Amino acid sequence: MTDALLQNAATPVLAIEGLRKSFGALVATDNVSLEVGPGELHALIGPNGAGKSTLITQICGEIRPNAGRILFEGRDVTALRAPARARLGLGRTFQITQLCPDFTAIENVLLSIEARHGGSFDMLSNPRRNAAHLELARNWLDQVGLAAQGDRTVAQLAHGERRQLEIAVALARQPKLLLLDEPMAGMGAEESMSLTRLLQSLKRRYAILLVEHDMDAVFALADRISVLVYGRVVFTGTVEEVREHPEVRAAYLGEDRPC
Ligand SMILES: Nc1ncnc2c1ncn2[C@@H]1O[C@H](COP(=O)(O)OP(=O)(O)OP(=O)(O)O)[C@@H](O)[C@H]1O
Repeated sequence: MTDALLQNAATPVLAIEGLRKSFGALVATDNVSLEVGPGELHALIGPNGAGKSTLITQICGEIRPNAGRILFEGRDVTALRAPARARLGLGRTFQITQLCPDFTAIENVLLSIEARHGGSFDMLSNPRRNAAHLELARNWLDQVGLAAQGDRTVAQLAHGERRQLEIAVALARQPKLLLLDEPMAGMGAEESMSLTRLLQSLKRRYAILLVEHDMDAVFALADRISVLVYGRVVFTGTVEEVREHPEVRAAYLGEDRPC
């Protein structure tokens, strides 16, 4: 292997170094460092208010850290705004859905494809391009298991289907890193299992940073888990290591909780 290839193989998709964000006296993320390697699913867990969303919003560029660096494929993106980071391949889904409720599922995916190509959402302007984009949009819906729901509006979709659609919308921008902020929130057991299967199918094809409270999903999916408590990463390790770690059990899982 050449030096360049070796270096590429070792470069994490995402590397956060010493990230700090405070809101007045409250330090929401405190000297946080973590990495997501190519094809890795890295889960971030922690109690309510630990700073998980604050970390995600710093990574995607919606808020600026007070200190620290964010490297994306080895490039320092700390000073870039959110749209520039999205163009580089940082894709995110939100805790609260950001879909256009009156648009159909396929129109939401088309919007995302058009945005990636820097175009406007004008179905009449270029029929050939639009036919190609329609085909792409169908493909993304198919990938997330929504092939049959393309013509339904977001408002007509079940909660779990909206989450699947959010992932299709993120994938349509062809991200290199997926930031998933509590995708299982508000789901029943059946929907969570179905989304877990979907994320399992995306694993390895994308680097994924998953913020999630559903520990069954986290334990089923994660290659590595970082545990955030009061803004600090108290431990990073494999599923087995996290299950066994006494401080993690005490701080997050609870000593009594069977893992
Ligand atoms: N814009 C803000 N202004 C002031 N305080 C904030 C702001 N955003 C977050 N915080 C505070 O920062 C801390 C971390 O919040 P954050 O939402 O990042 O935690 P979280 O781990 O994502 O929690 P949850 O699991 O409940 O979503 C909390 O104490 C929160 O109240």
